[in-house]
Amino acid sequence: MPSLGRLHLITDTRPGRDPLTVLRAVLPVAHAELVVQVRVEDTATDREAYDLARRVVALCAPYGVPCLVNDRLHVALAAGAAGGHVGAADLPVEAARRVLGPDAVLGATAREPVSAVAAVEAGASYLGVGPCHATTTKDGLPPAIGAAGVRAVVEAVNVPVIAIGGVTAEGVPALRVAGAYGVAVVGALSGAADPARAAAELLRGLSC
Ligand SMILES: Cc1ncc(COP(=O)(O)OP(=O)(O)O)c(N)n1
Ligand SMILES: Cc1ncsc1CCOP(=O)(O)O
Ligand SMILES: [Mg+2]
Repeated sequence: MPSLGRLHLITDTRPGRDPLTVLRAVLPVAHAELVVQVRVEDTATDREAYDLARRVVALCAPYGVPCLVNDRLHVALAAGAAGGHVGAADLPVEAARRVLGPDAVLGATAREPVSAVAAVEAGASYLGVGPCHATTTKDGLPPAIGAAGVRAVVEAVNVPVIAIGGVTAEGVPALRVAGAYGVAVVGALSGAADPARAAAELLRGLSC
């Protein structure tokens, strides 16, 4: 697998958000370290997910930025994405790996060392670990694990750990100190008045 980018932009398709405008602003600034994950609301149709994924793949291609698709691996394959991301309610990691094939990027969610090790043994190429901090972006999440929780997972596995959940530019250095390889964000880019500037600030923290 080629080296993974450290800044994962997760699309925000909630009402009033404009994921493609955010992506267009971030790509020129962050392309060397960027991964884009297409994540749609559970209520979105597969057609809507596919249409968004196709547009994201097309925008990312000139920059060589990989596009992953959350949950819906058939959409990832159909849209020509580089891979996908699965969590506890999605296909098991081992099944996801069979669907995507050996060369795809496959992320798995973990919040503690035991499930993290199991996900890597099942074929995950990176782990999304969190929620690190409180977030309003997703309902029903378990308590935040903080930088210490991220560190516990980092020490248990040998794949990149991507910290997620309430990540801000100010919070990135502590996550890097804890051993996080990178971060995944929704609100820090989607909710920013100037997404390009917000991306540059996140990247500054990631370069430490
Ligand atoms: C990088 C990254 N980490 C974690 C998640 C969360 O995935 P999951 O637990 O399956 O929850 P949903 O995103 O599907 O609601 C992620 N998407 N990306
Ligand atoms: C999908 C998901 N899984 C754990 S936290 C989260 C949402 C992250 O969004 P934000 O970066 O806005 O806190
Ligand atoms: Mg999921």
